Amino acid sequence: MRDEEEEKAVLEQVFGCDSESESESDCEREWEWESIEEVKGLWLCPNFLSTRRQSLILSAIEDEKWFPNPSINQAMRFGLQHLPSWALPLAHTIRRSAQAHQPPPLPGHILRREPLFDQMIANVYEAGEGICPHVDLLRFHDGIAILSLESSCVMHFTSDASSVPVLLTPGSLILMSGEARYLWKHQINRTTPGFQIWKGQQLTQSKRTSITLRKLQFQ
Ligand SMILES: O=C(O)CCC(=O)C(=O)O
Ligand SMILES: [Fe+2]
Repeated sequence: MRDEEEEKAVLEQVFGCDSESESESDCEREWEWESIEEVKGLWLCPNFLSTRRQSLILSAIEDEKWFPNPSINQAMRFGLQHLPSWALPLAHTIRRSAQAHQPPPLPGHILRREPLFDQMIANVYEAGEGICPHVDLLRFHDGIAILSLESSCVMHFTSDASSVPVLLTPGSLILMSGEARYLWKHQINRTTPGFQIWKGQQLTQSKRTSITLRKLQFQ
């Protein structure tokens, strides 16, 4: 089978996406990639996953009981063989979507690497919870993807005196490489007033789940 056919077969198997209605199809989706101009190397795709595929991932996480009680809010998987079944089709979709866009939202050498990702973190945030400003550890390669599920939030990218807000809606994906990955910090502040405002409107906070995909340096 050609790569593309093989990928479609995998997607159909995992997500049953052959019989989707046209507008919601994940197999042939019109992805809208936006470059965040102020932060070089940062791209946002607000309509990356259909609501159906978002639900499938959330149900799979629930079925596998990754978060059995409120004190557990993070699940990590290292190595291709330990990733959940939906992570590979998700990574394939990221690659295909990025390759289909000009200019590509990740540099060519990253988009061509195998595997694209072999490490995953799922984070669950209740209302008011976020993540402190940080640069992801250097043990991970360049080229990081974050998928947002459930509640929307504003993520801020900060560097010296600059702070750039990015709205992460459910089903959106961001890709970070180069300066965005190494020079800018990213954070989600859902406690300090003023941080969760988008276009003058205060965002309603509820539970949010995110999936971060990265590639280990030494594997
Ligand atoms: O939850 C998010 O959107 C961000 C997660 C993150 O920055 C990380 O896992 O390093
Ligand atoms: Fe991070």
